[in-house]
Amino acid sequence: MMNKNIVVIKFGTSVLTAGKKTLNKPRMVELVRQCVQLKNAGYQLVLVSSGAVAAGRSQLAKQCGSSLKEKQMLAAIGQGQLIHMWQTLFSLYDISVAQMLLTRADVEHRDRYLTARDTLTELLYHDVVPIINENDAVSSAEITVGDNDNLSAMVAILANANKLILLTDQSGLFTADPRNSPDAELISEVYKVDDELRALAGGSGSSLGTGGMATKLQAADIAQRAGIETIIAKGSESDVITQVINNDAPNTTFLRFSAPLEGRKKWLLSGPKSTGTLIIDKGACEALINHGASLLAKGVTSSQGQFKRGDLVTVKDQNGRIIAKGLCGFSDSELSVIKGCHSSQIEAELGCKSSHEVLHRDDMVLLEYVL
Ligand SMILES: Nc1ncnc2c1ncn2[C@@H]1O[C@H](COP(=O)(O)OP(=O)(O)O)[C@@H](O)[C@H]1O
Ligand SMILES: N[C@@H](CCC(=O)OP(=O)(O)O)C(=O)O
Repeated sequence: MMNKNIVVIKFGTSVLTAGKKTLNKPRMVELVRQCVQLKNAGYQLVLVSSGAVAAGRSQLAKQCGSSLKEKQMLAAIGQGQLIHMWQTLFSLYDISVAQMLLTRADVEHRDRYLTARDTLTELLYHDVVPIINENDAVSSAEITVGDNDNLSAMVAILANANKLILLTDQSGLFTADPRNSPDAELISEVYKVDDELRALAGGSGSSLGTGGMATKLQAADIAQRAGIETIIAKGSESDVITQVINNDAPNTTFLRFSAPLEGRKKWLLSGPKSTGTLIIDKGACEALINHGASLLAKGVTSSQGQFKRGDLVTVKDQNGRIIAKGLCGFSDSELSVIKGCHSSQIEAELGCKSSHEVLHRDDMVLLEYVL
């Protein structure tokens, strides 16, 4: 099911600018050389490239600030230059590239998700290197992913990748932000992203990056759950891409702890936004986690938020721990009537035919594996 050779590599602004305010061409030349090396070794590459805002800023004669509106304008100016640079450099090796600009809406709706997936697959089949960025210019608050770390996890899922490499200006996740704590130590392996780890990850240390280590951990968490290994490494390290593949360079590796998820469940993990929350009792938690059961109305104690039938909801236990996400068979108002009911009572309570499960196991992805 999963292609062993598909690797998604994300280049953060910090890597592409080498700490300056504009794209660093020698750095991009070097990264392309390494990508070609990996491609020649039989890997299929999908690149997620930040850098449009930085490129736009360096092209604009008049100084401008960092409001959302200004950043969107800068991205619209810089994206052309960014893809032109990649195209020029890859063409030196006779390699074609393709630009794909995505927003959350493109992964949220199942049909758009499948279209994006088909396009990616087709590009890889034709030996073209897809280069992806968020479509910042049209990305309003409702549809933005907001950072390219989370976007790259979504892309890794879309591309059915085996590995996600996040290249940045640090060798990985440290016990504290190395910019402020020079004695911080590199964490080389992570089995599972938890609150303790999240507490170590700060925001971006520069004015150009978005999200810092916090969003890289979110990305690693999503990818890990989809069965994809994630590696954070330093983009300026010599031959970093090959070194990471051979596990030679210093890095943080987020180990794959689950078997690859089936396609629809992967989409649930990466795509739709949750619009409500269901709180479930202990028995239902056990049934979901230990027996892979569907969620029945009997185990639901309450719900929060507004949602329609078919919307994505988050399932939590009585202590607020997230257990699962899934497409809900009932609206919030229907659930307020049937919560705690036996499945056989649902039709009588609602006065119409309906599904028996609140969340069917095929429409649900578990997020907590041990009780
Ligand atoms: N615990 C941590 N370990 C490593 N880096 C951290 C940590 N917490 C915060 N950071 C910051 O995250 C930055 C990298 O993220 P970011 O600036 O968004 O880069 P990029 O543009 O590559 O995405 C680092 O430069 C560092 O200052
Ligand atoms: N889409 C933006 C980058 C957003 C982003 O997440 O940046 P970064 O944290 O540097 O990977 C751009 O092209 O400038």
